[in-house]
Amino acid sequence: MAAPTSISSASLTTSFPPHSHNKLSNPSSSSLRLSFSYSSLSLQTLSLSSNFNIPNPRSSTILNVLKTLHDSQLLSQSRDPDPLLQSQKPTILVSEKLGEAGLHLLRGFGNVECLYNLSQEDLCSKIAECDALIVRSGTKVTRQVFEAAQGRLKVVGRAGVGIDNVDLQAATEFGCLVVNAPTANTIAAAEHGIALLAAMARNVAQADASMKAGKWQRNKYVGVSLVGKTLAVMGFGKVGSEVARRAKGLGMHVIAHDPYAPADRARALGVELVSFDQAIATADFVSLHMPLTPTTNKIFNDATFAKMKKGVRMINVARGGVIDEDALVRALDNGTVAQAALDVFTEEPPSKDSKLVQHENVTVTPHLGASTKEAQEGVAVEIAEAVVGALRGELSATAVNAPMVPPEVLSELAPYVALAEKLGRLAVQLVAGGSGIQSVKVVYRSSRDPDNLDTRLLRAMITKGIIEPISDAHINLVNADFTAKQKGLRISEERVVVDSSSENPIESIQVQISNVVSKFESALLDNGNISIEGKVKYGTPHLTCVGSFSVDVSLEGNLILCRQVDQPGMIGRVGNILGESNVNVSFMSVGRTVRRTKAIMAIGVDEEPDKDTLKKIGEVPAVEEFVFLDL
Ligand SMILES: NC(=O)c1ccc[n+]([C@@H]2O[C@H](COP(=O)([O-])OP(=O)(O)OC[C@H]3O[C@@H](n4cnc5c(N)ncnc54)[C@H](O)[C@@H]3O)[C@@H](O)[C@H]2O)c1
Ligand SMILES: O=C(O)[C@H](O)COP(=O)(O)O
Repeated sequence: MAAPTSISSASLTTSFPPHSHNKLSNPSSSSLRLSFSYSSLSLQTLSLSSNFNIPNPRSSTILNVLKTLHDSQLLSQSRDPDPLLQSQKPTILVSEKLGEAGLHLLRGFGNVECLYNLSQEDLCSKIAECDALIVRSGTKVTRQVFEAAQGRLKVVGRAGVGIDNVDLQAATEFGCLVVNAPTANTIAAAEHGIALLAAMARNVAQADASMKAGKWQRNKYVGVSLVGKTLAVMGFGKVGSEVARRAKGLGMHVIAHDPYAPADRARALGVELVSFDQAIATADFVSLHMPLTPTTNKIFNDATFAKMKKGVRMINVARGGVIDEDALVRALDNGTVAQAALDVFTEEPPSKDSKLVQHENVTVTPHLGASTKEAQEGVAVEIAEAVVGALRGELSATAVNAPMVPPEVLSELAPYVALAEKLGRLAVQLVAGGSGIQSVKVVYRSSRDPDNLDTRLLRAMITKGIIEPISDAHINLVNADFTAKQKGLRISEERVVVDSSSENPIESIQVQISNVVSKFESALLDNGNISIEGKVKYGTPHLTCVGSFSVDVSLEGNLILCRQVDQPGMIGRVGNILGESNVNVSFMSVGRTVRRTKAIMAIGVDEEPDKDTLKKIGEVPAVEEFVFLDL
């Protein structure tokens, strides 16, 4: 065994990175376009989209990846899928208007039902028949919706950016993937922000209404100029940056506040990143472009307005909830805020007698930021591709509640995904009933630098292997960490860097369970932990170590582990007992620590031996302990 040269560890207490970090800046290069037939769930085709140029020599690897992902049900929820369901096309419910190009794409894959303006009650009663749900900002996808889905709903697609109308925590708990379409409406939203900015500054809406009422009020509607004024962009993400770029073109001085934006991106656009207070204290115009989160909820309130420059003008094309609307009415009434232009509201639609909407210094539009023909077609295609991909079992580049695993990592780790799950399943079966599992350590031996080995996928599969045999939970990549945490299971990871010229990403994976009693004493290490170790050999998972005993058996079918006195004839005796019961032995391996003392026999069997057969094995005089394991 090579000495460890470096060790790092991660524990389950670290949650998935924030979704903004999961996304690649160029989504078109980040999703693996792989397909297998939904109807039979059997591997059928490898479709390469023009955007995703995967070279042919990798095809067989990719097919293996797919098969592994499919076998492992990495993103599906059912452990034992109903064959009847499988023979049907997936049902995709579209609950708000979606561009025709997206609908066309969806219809080519599943049964698409467009049911608009459903009440919560109607949505809840429909959802159990659906595999996917596509929404815009008008549908509230609450915990009740996930509960009502009874495990069938696999993916929620948000045809747009903001996911504040989807209960992400509930989605994750129910193992439902949430994907969004983060890029296709950016320009539309930025253009609408600029349109509102200019319209507000020149009283376009008010003057239009006045003329239509038969008036000609040139003095009343004198506006303010934009050139030379300071615009504070609050939230310097996709939309915010595009608004900044356009405002620069109008001759404005642009500053921005965003706690997570890199300064060099701002510098490249000639924008200075400043603190929240600095931004609001110096700006003539404040444009909001941050998401609605618990932190940004009503971030613009009485206290904030009090810090603003008197006569400031505000634009909101982000989310209504970031403004305390009553406070804004007060600020408009007392002149702190001279004007506001709003596309979004806390409640949509707002009440007809809303003081804010009716205020003469307020310009409003009914959440039109993303509503251009171009953006709607783009969003529809973006979300349809993401949803179809998710239903096919692909890992999406726009997943909001699951780790994004780049295709090359996925392809490389595919054989280890199967190994990881099997090791988890084996390890948990070695625990004596009644001993609660709380602490699992996974040791990856690899020649890779620890920073160059993404193990999230493997950890999820080990978690699946450990939890599923002892509970009714269905684990997938989305809910693995959550479910483990909920069950009080702490999984720590250790990476041991070994010297090796091998190109394999991982030499071996060891799973240790501590503070439990083992059904099979020989699986214990000196430190008292149950330990099993495996490797990928010739593309298939192998068990290579049980406790301190080396073995080498392919992990397929079922397994009998048997410790006996190391003496001649043992293989024959146990083999005979199995043969007499018509149980076929697929492979066998013997490992021992010291010659002629104790040995471990690992026997792969195609059929599960009945109780009598197992009893007979236990009665062989030299057999000291044995266990049957279901892989
Ligand atoms: N009106 C519309 O139709 C419309 C259309 C598109 C987007 N939107 C909304 O616009 C907003 C921005 O969309 P995007 O695509 O640019 O998203 P984005 O994720 O690219 O950008 C959001 C930015 O806000 C920043 N942020 C987070 N918390 C912040 C805080 N407390 N203070 C300042 N900045 C903060 C993030 O770091 C990020 O850079 C979202 O709320 C989205 O829902 C509305
Ligand atoms: O977050 C978004 O993408 C926008 O608010 C657009 O919402 P919509 O899809 O309801 O127009």
